[in-house]
Amino acid sequence: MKEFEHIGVIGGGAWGTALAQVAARAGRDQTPARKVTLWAREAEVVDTINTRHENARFLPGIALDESVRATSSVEEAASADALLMVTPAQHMRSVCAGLKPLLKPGTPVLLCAKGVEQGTLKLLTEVLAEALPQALPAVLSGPSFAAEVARGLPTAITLACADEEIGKALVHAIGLPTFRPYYASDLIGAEIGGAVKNVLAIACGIVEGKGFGASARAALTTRGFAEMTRLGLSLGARPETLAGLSGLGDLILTCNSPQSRNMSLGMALGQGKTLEEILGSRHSVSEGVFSATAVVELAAKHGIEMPISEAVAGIVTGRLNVDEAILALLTRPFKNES
Ligand SMILES: NC(=O)c1ccc[n+]([C@@H]2O[C@H](COP(=O)([O-])OP(=O)(O)OC[C@H]3O[C@@H](n4cnc5c(N)ncnc54)[C@H](O)[C@@H]3O)[C@@H](O)[C@H]2O)c1
Ligand SMILES: O=P(O)(O)OC[C@H](O)CO
Repeated sequence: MKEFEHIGVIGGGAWGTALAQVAARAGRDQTPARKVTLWAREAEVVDTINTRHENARFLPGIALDESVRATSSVEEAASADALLMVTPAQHMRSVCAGLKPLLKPGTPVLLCAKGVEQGTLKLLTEVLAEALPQALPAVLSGPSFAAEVARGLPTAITLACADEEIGKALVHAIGLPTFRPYYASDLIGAEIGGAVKNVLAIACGIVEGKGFGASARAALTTRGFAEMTRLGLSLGARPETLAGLSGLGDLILTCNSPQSRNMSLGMALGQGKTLEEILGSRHSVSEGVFSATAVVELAAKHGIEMPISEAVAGIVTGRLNVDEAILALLTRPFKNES
């Protein structure tokens, strides 16, 4: 099986840092020792990782393995024999464009961000194919909070790649007893789950912030899963991927824990804060805010109804206030469950 001697991670936020930690630990017993290079935009992030073995800005308080080395040189990270792309979805195209002259043809590129590109309504595999055509695409997605993964708490996730041999080699390259990637060949299914669950988690947070109770949250999660499934199937995803870790699994996690940035943002909206206040008080990304409209427009293009996602898109664009959006959902006509 192919071994990866040098893994590059593009994006030094919480998730890129946690994945660099996983890649370093998983390659510890490899000979020669695996190199892991984490590219971060912020000089301060590169500095604290290399000097204090901590990402003080995006993952504070978590000790990183000394073998995780950060760099400001994208050339250095791009010379790896596999890349993990962990920049926010709306910046994926521009970051890929910067890598285009640097990446060796056929290099596996594992997309680890979750979202749909605004304007083009493209999934990140489509963005990658256009912006970095020499990459061999794969998707890593599932229920996984960066802080828990970086601490070594047990996690399972979907790793999708159309090339089964490379996909399984990637599973072995980053897999650990406490980080278990499950191989799948369905890239679209794996990426749709993560993109849609972020939007739905904002809705679940609003329900929580409003104090609507556990029954309302369960109803919203289940009807949200129906939306995710309708959109996924219309785009060619497989039902078992949508019902797996990257779909239902991630939806369950993100709709049930205020550790989720998307859910906590929804909670604050439900408690009466404005979106501007909430976004102004954090420097981490809440992808659902940026993908909501794109998800809804993509669904409309395919004739798919997604009322919960539409309500979230209405709120984050300022078209609806929270109470109007809730009323619109609660007064929809009664209908068959499926
Ligand atoms: N944090 C998690 O637990 C987690 C888990 C799974 C997936 N993800 C996904 O990973 C992706 C990255 O999230 P994160 O949590 O690592 O981010 P973060 O919120 O911790 O950090 C923000 C990141 O955005 C980058 N950034 C800001 N402006 C940029 C620009 N103009 N160009 C390029 N990069 C820019 C920053 O450098 C930083 O890396 C998201 O799509 C997220 O949904 C996150
Ligand atoms: O904090 P969130 O809402 O971005 O969620 C993080 C991960 O996507 C959970 O799987």
